[in-house]
Amino acid sequence: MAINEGAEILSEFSKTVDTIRGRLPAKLHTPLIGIVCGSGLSGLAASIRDKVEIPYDEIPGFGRSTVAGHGNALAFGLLGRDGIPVVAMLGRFHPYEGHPMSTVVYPIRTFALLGVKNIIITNAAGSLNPKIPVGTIVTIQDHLALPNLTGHLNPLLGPVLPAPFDTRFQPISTAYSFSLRKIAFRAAHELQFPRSALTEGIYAWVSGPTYESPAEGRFLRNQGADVVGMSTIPEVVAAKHAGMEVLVLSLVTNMVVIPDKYRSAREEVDAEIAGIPLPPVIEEEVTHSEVLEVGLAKGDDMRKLVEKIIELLG
Ligand SMILES: O=P(O)(O)O[C@@H]1C[C@H](O)[C@@H](CO)O1
Ligand SMILES: Nc1nc2[nH]cnc2c(=O)[nH]1
Repeated sequence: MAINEGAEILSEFSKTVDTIRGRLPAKLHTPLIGIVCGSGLSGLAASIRDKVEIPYDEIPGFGRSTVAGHGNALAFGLLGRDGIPVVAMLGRFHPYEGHPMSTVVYPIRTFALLGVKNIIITNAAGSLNPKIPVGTIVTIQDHLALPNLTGHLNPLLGPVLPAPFDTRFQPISTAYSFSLRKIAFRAAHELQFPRSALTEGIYAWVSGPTYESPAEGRFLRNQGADVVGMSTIPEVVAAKHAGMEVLVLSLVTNMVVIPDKYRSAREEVDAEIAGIPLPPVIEEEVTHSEVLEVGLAKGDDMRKLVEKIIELLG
């Protein structure tokens, strides 16, 4: 590895930043807040004023999202009463699409170099916790990232990046900003959301694109996770590494099936032979369309919450 590889990577980012700023009026050059829209949640950018959208394929270094419910542009503009400059990713890149980790986190590092100080990352997630039903928004307080721990998908693998990025050995014990999490609950209170609409929990990151088997769902629940998803954590790690304050909001779109016990083929055949009637068995399968439907139905609550948080931050 060349000794100056990190510096070379940084010079690629300056082309990205120059291209972006070349497309924006001066008042939008330095967004203070970044937003990442999860599956079905690109409506979060609906109230951005004086909006300028830049397609990803016109930004050097950016990939292209291939997932339904994800847009392919950055939206710059002003949000809230005070007109705070913001930038939103209308869609994200997931490792399961085949993007290298450097591409997955490229927009987050670009946000940092543009001046973003606070980032609000959203996603659609499955619930592992029977007390957290579909439609709940979860403020993430911590994570369980199996792909990071096993070393295959940690976004910080590779050359050390020069300032403003942090050291190689990045602590993430404080990655989920306590003050931003408090602001989220204050915002929900001001919006008069019912108490159950926003809760806190732990996000388990898996690579996907398969949804969890029942045993995997139970495994993650037994390890203390409340929701599970296929994104976000690389962005959190890269954002913390770039010095940003991070808030993650997960919208629960489905319950991950955690039946009490497996349906037994042997018991069923024994019962059939003995002529014993059996109760009907409901086997559930999650689909991405269901995930997007809930995003559509509850996306407005998420939008109101994000806007109120930004207003309180300003
Ligand atoms: O980008 P997010 O995490 O919101 O999308 C979730 C996880 C998968 O990409 C997809 C599965 O339905 O939705
Ligand atoms: N891994 C995973 N990601 C999701 N995103 C939305 N729902 C789910 C789910 O059930 N599992």
